[in-house]
Amino acid sequence: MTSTVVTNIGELVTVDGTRGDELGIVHDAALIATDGRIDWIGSASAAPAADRSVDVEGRCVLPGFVDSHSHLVFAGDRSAEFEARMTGTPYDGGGIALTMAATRAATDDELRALVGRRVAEMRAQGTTTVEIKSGYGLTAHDEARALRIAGEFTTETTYLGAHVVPPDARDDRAAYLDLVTGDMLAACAPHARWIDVFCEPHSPHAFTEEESRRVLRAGQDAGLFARVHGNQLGPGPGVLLAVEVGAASVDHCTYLTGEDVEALAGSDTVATLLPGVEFSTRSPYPDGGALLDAGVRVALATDCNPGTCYSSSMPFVIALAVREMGMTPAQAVRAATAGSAAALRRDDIGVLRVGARADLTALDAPSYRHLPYRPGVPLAHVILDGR
Ligand SMILES: N=CN[C@@H](CCC(=O)O)C(=O)O
Ligand SMILES: [Zn+2]
Repeated sequence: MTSTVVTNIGELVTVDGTRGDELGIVHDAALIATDGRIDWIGSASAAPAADRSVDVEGRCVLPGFVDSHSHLVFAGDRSAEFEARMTGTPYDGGGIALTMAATRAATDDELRALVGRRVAEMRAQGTTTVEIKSGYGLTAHDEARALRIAGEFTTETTYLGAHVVPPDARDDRAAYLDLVTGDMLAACAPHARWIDVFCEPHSPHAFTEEESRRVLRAGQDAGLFARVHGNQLGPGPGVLLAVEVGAASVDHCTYLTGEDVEALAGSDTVATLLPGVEFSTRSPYPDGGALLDAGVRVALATDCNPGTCYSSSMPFVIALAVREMGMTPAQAVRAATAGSAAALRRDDIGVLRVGARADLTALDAPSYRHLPYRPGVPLAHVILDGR
Protein backbone atom coordinates (compact mmCIF):
# COMPACT_ATOMS: atom_id res chain seq x y z
CA MET A 1 0.00 0.00 0.00
CA THR A 2 1.55 3.28 -1.14
CA SER A 3 -0.07 6.56 -0.16
CA THR A 4 0.39 9.84 -2.00
CA VAL A 5 -0.43 13.29 -0.69
CA VAL A 6 -1.16 15.92 -3.32
CA THR A 7 -0.58 19.19 -1.56
CA ASN A 8 -0.56 22.95 -2.07
CA ILE A 9 -3.73 22.80 -4.21
CA GLY A 10 -4.89 26.39 -4.69
CA GLU A 11 -8.39 25.38 -5.80
CA LEU A 12 -9.63 21.81 -5.43
CA VAL A 13 -12.73 21.23 -7.57
CA THR A 14 -14.32 18.15 -6.00
CA VAL A 15 -17.63 18.29 -7.95
CA ASP A 16 -18.99 16.74 -4.75
CA GLY A 17 -22.49 18.08 -4.14
CA THR A 18 -22.22 17.48 -0.39
CA ARG A 19 -19.59 20.22 -0.16
CA GLY A 20 -21.95 23.14 -0.65
CA ASP A 21 -21.38 25.20 -3.77
CA GLU A 22 -21.98 23.83 -7.26
CA LEU A 23 -18.45 22.51 -7.76
CA GLY A 24 -17.67 21.67 -4.12
CA ILE A 25 -14.56 23.85 -4.12
CA VAL A 26 -11.96 23.64 -1.32
CA HIS A 27 -9.20 26.29 -1.29
CA ASP A 28 -5.64 25.65 -0.08
CA ALA A 29 -6.38 21.95 -0.06
CA ALA A 30 -4.62 18.61 0.02
CA LEU A 31 -5.78 15.15 -0.99
CA ILE A 32 -4.43 11.72 -0.08
CA ALA A 33 -4.80 8.65 -2.28
CA THR A 34 -3.84 5.08 -1.47
CA ASP A 35 -3.71 2.37 -4.12
CA GLY A 36 -5.77 4.35 -6.58
CA ARG A 37 -8.56 5.48 -4.22
CA ILE A 38 -9.03 8.77 -2.40
CA ASP A 39 -8.91 8.38 1.36
CA TRP A 40 -8.59 11.92 2.66
CA ILE A 41 -9.50 15.45 1.49
CA GLY A 42 -9.02 18.59 3.55
CA SER A 43 -7.04 21.69 4.23
CA ALA A 44 -3.35 21.52 3.22
CA SER A 45 -2.27 22.60 6.69
CA ALA A 46 -4.04 19.62 8.29
CA ALA A 47 -2.88 16.93 5.85
CA PRO A 48 -1.51 13.75 7.46
CA ALA A 49 1.84 12.41 6.25
CA ALA A 50 2.01 10.01 3.31
CA ASP A 51 4.67 7.86 1.61
CA ARG A 52 4.98 10.23 -1.32
CA SER A 53 4.23 13.91 -1.77
CA VAL A 54 3.30 15.87 -4.90
CA ASP A 55 3.38 19.66 -4.55
CA VAL A 56 1.17 21.27 -7.24
CA GLU A 57 2.33 24.78 -6.36
CA GLY A 58 -1.07 26.46 -6.05
CA ARG A 59 -2.60 24.97 -9.21
CA CYS A 60 -6.25 24.09 -9.67
CA VAL A 61 -6.96 20.33 -9.39
CA LEU A 62 -10.14 18.66 -10.60
CA PRO A 63 -11.40 15.14 -11.40
CA GLY A 64 -9.91 13.69 -14.57
CA PHE A 65 -12.31 14.39 -17.45
CA VAL A 66 -14.71 11.61 -18.43
CA ASP A 67 -15.15 11.40 -22.20
CA SER A 68 -18.33 9.35 -22.46
CA HIS A 69 -18.63 9.26 -26.27
CA SER A 70 -15.88 8.40 -28.75
CA HIS A 71 -15.26 6.31 -31.86
CA LEU A 72 -11.50 5.74 -31.63
CA VAL A 73 -11.19 2.42 -33.48
CA PHE A 74 -10.77 3.57 -37.05
CA ALA A 75 -8.24 3.85 -39.85
CA GLY A 76 -8.10 6.14 -42.88
CA ASP A 77 -8.47 9.87 -43.40
CA ARG A 78 -11.52 12.06 -44.12
CA SER A 79 -9.98 15.50 -43.97
CA ALA A 80 -11.16 16.18 -47.54
CA GLU A 81 -14.75 15.58 -46.40
CA PHE A 82 -14.24 18.13 -43.63
CA GLU A 83 -12.83 20.62 -46.13
CA ALA A 84 -15.84 20.17 -48.41
CA ARG A 85 -18.19 20.67 -45.48
CA MET A 86 -16.59 23.99 -44.65
CA THR A 87 -17.64 25.20 -48.09
CA GLY A 88 -21.20 23.96 -47.84
CA THR A 89 -21.44 20.16 -48.37
CA PRO A 90 -23.72 18.96 -45.55
CA TYR A 91 -22.95 15.93 -43.35
CA ASP A 92 -25.24 12.91 -43.87
CA GLY A 93 -23.27 9.94 -42.52
CA GLY A 94 -22.29 8.73 -45.99
CA GLY A 95 -18.57 9.05 -45.23
CA ILE A 96 -18.79 6.30 -42.63
CA ALA A 97 -18.49 3.76 -45.47
CA LEU A 98 -15.06 5.14 -46.39
CA THR A 99 -13.80 4.73 -42.83
CA MET A 100 -15.33 1.26 -42.72
CA ALA A 101 -13.31 0.15 -45.75
CA ALA A 102 -10.05 1.53 -44.33
CA THR A 103 -10.75 0.02 -40.91
CA ARG A 104 -11.52 -3.43 -42.29
CA ALA A 105 -8.26 -3.28 -44.28
CA ALA A 106 -6.10 -2.42 -41.23
CA THR A 107 -4.32 -5.09 -39.22
CA ASP A 108 -4.99 -5.59 -35.51
CA ASP A 109 -1.64 -4.04 -34.68
CA GLU A 110 -2.29 -1.02 -36.87
CA LEU A 111 -5.67 -0.42 -35.22
CA ARG A 112 -4.22 -0.96 -31.75
CA ALA A 113 -1.51 1.62 -32.45
CA LEU A 114 -4.05 4.14 -33.76
CA VAL A 115 -6.31 3.73 -30.72
CA GLY A 116 -3.30 3.93 -28.38
CA ARG A 117 -2.18 7.17 -29.94
CA ARG A 118 -5.66 8.70 -29.63
CA VAL A 119 -6.07 7.60 -26.01
CA ALA A 120 -2.64 9.10 -25.22
CA GLU A 121 -3.74 12.32 -26.91
CA MET A 122 -6.83 12.43 -24.67
CA ARG A 123 -4.82 11.74 -21.57
CA ALA A 124 -2.38 14.53 -22.45
CA GLN A 125 -5.40 16.86 -22.24
CA GLY A 126 -6.67 15.69 -18.86
CA THR A 127 -9.01 12.80 -19.72
CA THR A 128 -8.78 9.73 -17.47
CA THR A 129 -11.83 7.71 -18.59
CA VAL A 130 -12.98 7.20 -22.16
CA GLU A 131 -15.86 5.27 -23.68
CA ILE A 132 -14.98 3.69 -27.05
CA LYS A 133 -17.46 2.44 -29.64
CA SER A 134 -17.14 -0.04 -32.47
CA GLY A 135 -19.06 0.87 -35.63
CA TYR A 136 -16.53 0.93 -38.46
CA GLY A 137 -16.26 -2.85 -38.92
CA LEU A 138 -19.90 -3.73 -39.62
CA THR A 139 -19.29 -7.46 -39.93
CA ALA A 140 -19.43 -9.83 -36.95
CA HIS A 141 -15.69 -10.39 -37.20
CA ASP A 142 -14.70 -6.73 -37.61
CA GLU A 143 -17.04 -5.40 -34.92
CA ALA A 144 -15.85 -7.99 -32.38
CA ARG A 145 -12.25 -7.19 -33.31
CA ALA A 146 -12.84 -3.46 -32.75
CA LEU A 147 -14.36 -4.14 -29.34
CA ARG A 148 -11.54 -6.46 -28.31
CA ILE A 149 -9.01 -3.75 -29.18
CA ALA A 150 -11.09 -1.04 -27.46
CA GLY A 151 -11.21 -3.28 -24.39
CA GLU A 152 -7.43 -3.09 -24.13
CA PHE A 153 -7.84 0.61 -23.30
CA THR A 154 -11.14 0.92 -21.39
CA THR A 155 -13.89 -1.05 -19.69
CA GLU A 156 -16.46 1.32 -21.25
CA THR A 157 -16.86 -0.42 -24.60
CA THR A 158 -19.91 0.05 -26.81
CA TYR A 159 -21.21 -2.20 -29.58
CA LEU A 160 -22.34 -0.01 -32.50
CA GLY A 161 -23.00 -2.53 -35.28
CA ALA A 162 -26.06 -0.35 -35.98
CA HIS A 163 -23.95 2.65 -36.99
CA VAL A 164 -25.06 2.55 -40.61
CA VAL A 165 -26.19 -0.14 -43.06
CA PRO A 166 -22.91 -0.88 -44.88
CA PRO A 167 -22.85 -0.46 -48.69
CA ASP A 168 -22.45 -4.21 -49.24
CA ALA A 169 -25.70 -4.84 -47.30
CA ARG A 170 -27.88 -2.06 -48.69
CA ASP A 171 -29.87 -4.29 -51.03
CA ASP A 172 -31.08 -6.31 -48.02
CA ARG A 173 -31.57 -4.04 -45.04
CA ALA A 174 -33.66 -6.60 -43.18
CA ALA A 175 -30.85 -9.16 -43.40
CA TYR A 176 -28.40 -6.62 -41.97
CA LEU A 177 -30.72 -5.96 -39.02
CA ASP A 178 -31.01 -9.70 -38.44
CA LEU A 179 -27.21 -9.88 -38.35
CA VAL A 180 -26.83 -6.88 -35.99
CA THR A 181 -29.38 -8.34 -33.57
CA GLY A 182 -28.24 -11.95 -34.11
CA ASP A 183 -24.79 -13.33 -34.92
CA MET A 184 -22.98 -9.97 -34.74
CA LEU A 185 -24.49 -9.24 -31.33
CA ALA A 186 -23.51 -12.71 -30.10
CA ALA A 187 -19.91 -12.14 -31.25
CA CYS A 188 -19.74 -8.66 -29.70
CA ALA A 189 -21.67 -8.91 -26.43
CA PRO A 190 -18.82 -10.62 -24.53
CA HIS A 191 -16.58 -7.64 -25.34
CA ALA A 192 -19.05 -4.81 -24.72
CA ARG A 193 -20.76 -3.11 -21.80
CA TRP A 194 -23.09 -0.96 -23.91
CA ILE A 195 -25.22 -1.12 -27.05
CA ASP A 196 -25.74 1.97 -29.21
CA VAL A 197 -27.62 2.81 -32.42
CA PHE A 198 -27.52 5.74 -34.86
CA CYS A 199 -31.26 6.52 -34.79
CA GLU A 200 -31.62 9.17 -37.47
CA PRO A 201 -34.45 9.56 -39.98
CA HIS A 202 -32.54 12.38 -41.70
CA SER A 203 -29.76 10.04 -42.87
CA PRO A 204 -30.56 7.36 -45.48
CA HIS A 205 -27.69 5.31 -44.02
CA ALA A 206 -28.84 5.22 -40.39
CA PHE A 207 -31.76 3.56 -38.59
CA THR A 208 -35.46 4.32 -38.13
CA GLU A 209 -37.24 4.41 -34.79
CA GLU A 210 -38.58 0.86 -35.18
CA GLU A 211 -35.22 -0.50 -36.30
CA SER A 212 -33.45 1.28 -33.45
CA ARG A 213 -35.90 -0.04 -30.87
CA ARG A 214 -35.29 -3.58 -32.11
CA VAL A 215 -31.50 -3.14 -31.93
CA LEU A 216 -31.57 -1.69 -28.41
CA ARG A 217 -34.00 -4.31 -27.07
CA ALA A 218 -31.89 -7.13 -28.53
CA GLY A 219 -28.78 -5.67 -26.86
CA GLN A 220 -30.57 -5.34 -23.55
CA ASP A 221 -31.76 -8.95 -23.80
CA ALA A 222 -28.09 -9.91 -24.29
CA GLY A 223 -27.14 -8.10 -21.06
CA LEU A 224 -25.89 -4.82 -22.53
CA PHE A 225 -26.97 -1.36 -21.36
CA ALA A 226 -28.43 1.09 -23.84
CA ARG A 227 -27.22 4.44 -25.17
CA VAL A 228 -28.43 6.20 -28.31
CA HIS A 229 -27.18 8.56 -31.04
CA GLY A 230 -30.27 10.76 -31.42
CA ASN A 231 -31.57 14.06 -32.79
CA GLN A 232 -28.30 14.91 -34.53
CA LEU A 233 -29.33 15.97 -38.02
CA GLY A 234 -32.85 17.16 -37.26
CA PRO A 235 -35.72 16.61 -34.83
CA GLY A 236 -36.40 12.90 -34.49
CA PRO A 237 -37.46 9.98 -32.35
CA GLY A 238 -34.07 9.26 -30.71
CA VAL A 239 -34.62 11.11 -27.44
CA LEU A 240 -38.06 9.65 -26.72
CA LEU A 241 -36.85 6.18 -27.67
CA ALA A 242 -33.83 6.52 -25.34
CA VAL A 243 -36.12 7.49 -22.47
CA GLU A 244 -38.55 4.68 -23.34
CA VAL A 245 -35.88 1.96 -23.17
CA GLY A 246 -34.18 3.46 -20.10
CA ALA A 247 -30.96 4.35 -21.91
CA ALA A 248 -28.22 5.82 -19.75
CA SER A 249 -27.66 8.57 -22.30
CA VAL A 250 -28.89 10.06 -25.54
CA ASP A 251 -26.08 11.76 -27.38
CA HIS A 252 -25.98 14.77 -29.74
CA CYS A 253 -29.43 16.30 -28.90
CA THR A 254 -28.73 19.01 -31.46
CA TYR A 255 -32.41 19.37 -32.38
CA LEU A 256 -34.84 19.03 -29.47
CA THR A 257 -38.57 19.69 -29.15
CA GLY A 258 -40.34 20.77 -25.97
CA GLU A 259 -41.64 17.21 -25.66
CA ASP A 260 -38.07 15.85 -25.81
CA VAL A 261 -36.91 18.22 -23.06
CA GLU A 262 -39.88 17.34 -20.85
CA ALA A 263 -39.26 13.61 -21.30
CA LEU A 264 -35.55 13.97 -20.50
CA ALA A 265 -36.27 16.06 -17.42
CA GLY A 266 -38.56 13.39 -16.03
CA SER A 267 -36.11 10.55 -16.68
CA ASP A 268 -32.75 9.09 -15.67
CA THR A 269 -31.46 9.48 -19.22
CA VAL A 270 -28.60 11.95 -19.51
CA ALA A 271 -28.46 14.35 -22.48
CA THR A 272 -24.88 14.16 -23.73
CA LEU A 273 -23.96 17.25 -25.74
CA LEU A 274 -21.15 17.06 -28.29
CA PRO A 275 -20.36 20.64 -29.28
CA GLY A 276 -17.24 19.61 -31.20
CA VAL A 277 -19.68 18.10 -33.71
CA GLU A 278 -21.62 21.32 -34.15
CA PHE A 279 -18.28 23.10 -34.57
CA SER A 280 -16.94 20.65 -37.18
CA THR A 281 -20.18 20.26 -39.14
CA ARG A 282 -21.26 23.92 -38.97
CA SER A 283 -24.49 23.02 -37.21
CA PRO A 284 -26.49 25.04 -34.69
CA TYR A 285 -25.53 24.51 -31.05
CA PRO A 286 -28.17 23.20 -28.63
CA ASP A 287 -28.86 25.34 -25.55
CA GLY A 288 -27.21 23.42 -22.71
CA GLY A 289 -28.01 26.12 -20.17
CA ALA A 290 -31.73 25.90 -20.98
CA LEU A 291 -31.63 22.09 -20.64
CA LEU A 292 -30.12 22.42 -17.17
CA ASP A 293 -32.73 25.03 -16.23
CA ALA A 294 -35.42 22.57 -17.33
CA GLY A 295 -34.02 19.92 -14.97
CA VAL A 296 -32.26 17.75 -17.57
CA ARG A 297 -29.05 16.00 -16.59
CA VAL A 298 -26.36 17.12 -19.03
CA ALA A 299 -23.00 15.61 -19.99
CA LEU A 300 -20.28 16.80 -22.33
CA ALA A 301 -18.07 14.56 -24.49
CA THR A 302 -15.88 14.87 -27.58
CA ASP A 303 -17.43 12.26 -29.95
CA CYS A 304 -13.87 11.96 -31.31
CA ASN A 305 -14.38 10.34 -34.75
CA PRO A 306 -13.11 10.88 -38.30
CA GLY A 307 -16.36 12.30 -39.71
CA THR A 308 -18.10 14.80 -37.48
CA CYS A 309 -15.41 15.81 -34.97
CA TYR A 310 -11.80 14.70 -35.04
CA SER A 311 -10.93 16.36 -31.74
CA SER A 312 -9.92 14.47 -28.60
CA SER A 313 -9.97 17.56 -26.40
CA MET A 314 -12.33 17.89 -23.44
CA PRO A 315 -10.98 21.40 -22.66
CA PHE A 316 -12.01 22.42 -26.19
CA VAL A 317 -15.49 20.98 -25.58
CA ILE A 318 -15.78 22.88 -22.28
CA ALA A 319 -14.78 26.12 -24.01
CA LEU A 320 -17.41 25.57 -26.73
CA ALA A 321 -20.11 24.75 -24.16
CA VAL A 322 -19.46 28.08 -22.43
CA ARG A 323 -19.01 30.18 -25.58
CA GLU A 324 -21.79 28.64 -27.67
CA MET A 325 -24.24 26.67 -25.52
CA GLY A 326 -25.22 29.02 -22.71
CA MET A 327 -23.45 27.06 -19.98
CA THR A 328 -21.48 28.69 -17.18
CA PRO A 329 -17.88 27.54 -16.66
CA ALA A 330 -19.02 25.67 -13.53
CA GLN A 331 -21.86 23.93 -15.40
CA ALA A 332 -19.51 22.92 -18.20
CA VAL A 333 -16.88 21.50 -15.83
CA ARG A 334 -19.55 19.57 -13.95
CA ALA A 335 -20.98 18.20 -17.22
CA ALA A 336 -17.49 17.07 -18.34
CA THR A 337 -16.83 15.21 -15.08
CA ALA A 338 -19.75 14.11 -12.88
CA GLY A 339 -22.21 14.59 -15.78
CA SER A 340 -20.36 12.33 -18.18
CA ALA A 341 -19.74 9.84 -15.35
CA ALA A 342 -23.54 9.70 -14.89
CA ALA A 343 -23.89 9.10 -18.64
CA LEU A 344 -21.81 5.96 -18.02
CA ARG A 345 -23.77 5.18 -14.82
CA ARG A 346 -20.60 5.54 -12.77
CA ASP A 347 -20.27 7.25 -9.40
CA ASP A 348 -16.63 6.34 -8.70
CA ILE A 349 -15.24 8.76 -11.31
CA GLY A 350 -15.90 12.39 -12.26
CA VAL A 351 -15.91 13.36 -8.57
CA LEU A 352 -13.29 13.73 -5.85
CA ARG A 353 -14.56 12.27 -2.59
CA VAL A 354 -13.33 9.66 -0.14
CA GLY A 355 -13.72 6.24 -1.76
CA ALA A 356 -13.79 7.56 -5.35
CA ARG A 357 -11.09 6.70 -7.84
CA ALA A 358 -8.03 8.92 -7.54
CA ASP A 359 -8.12 10.25 -11.11
CA LEU A 360 -6.74 13.77 -10.85
CA THR A 361 -6.10 16.44 -13.42
CA ALA A 362 -4.20 19.62 -12.60
CA LEU A 363 -4.41 22.88 -14.54
CA ASP A 364 -1.48 25.19 -15.13
CA ALA A 365 -3.85 27.86 -13.83
CA PRO A 366 -5.31 29.02 -10.53
CA SER A 367 -8.97 28.27 -11.34
CA TYR A 368 -11.24 26.00 -13.41
CA ARG A 369 -12.51 29.21 -15.07
CA HIS A 370 -9.30 29.27 -17.08
CA LEU A 371 -10.48 26.23 -19.09
CA PRO A 372 -12.96 28.27 -21.17
CA TYR A 373 -11.06 31.52 -20.60
CA ARG A 374 -7.88 30.21 -22.28
CA PRO A 375 -9.15 28.06 -25.18
CA GLY A 376 -6.55 26.10 -27.10
CA VAL A 377 -3.92 26.44 -24.38
CA PRO A 378 -2.60 23.10 -23.02
CA LEU A 379 -3.41 23.73 -19.34
CA ALA A 380 -4.65 20.29 -18.26
CA HIS A 381 -2.37 17.41 -17.19
CA VAL A 382 -3.25 14.11 -15.53
CA ILE A 383 -1.30 13.94 -12.26
CA LEU A 384 -2.78 10.78 -10.71
CA ASP A 385 -4.56 7.89 -12.37
CA GLY A 386 -6.48 5.59 -10.07
CA ARG A 387 -6.40 2.59 -12.38
N1 LIG B 1 -23.46 10.15 -36.25
C1 LIG B 1 -23.00 9.07 -36.15
N2 LIG B 1 -21.74 8.72 -35.83
C2 LIG B 1 -20.67 9.63 -35.62
C3 LIG B 1 -20.06 10.08 -36.89
C4 LIG B 1 -19.38 8.97 -37.60
C5 LIG B 1 -18.67 9.35 -38.88
O1 LIG B 1 -19.11 10.21 -39.64
O2 LIG B 1 -17.65 8.69 -39.15
C6 LIG B 1 -21.13 10.76 -34.73
O3 LIG B 1 -21.43 10.47 -33.57
O4 LIG B 1 -21.19 11.92 -35.12
ZN1 LIG C 1 -20.87 9.26 -32.08
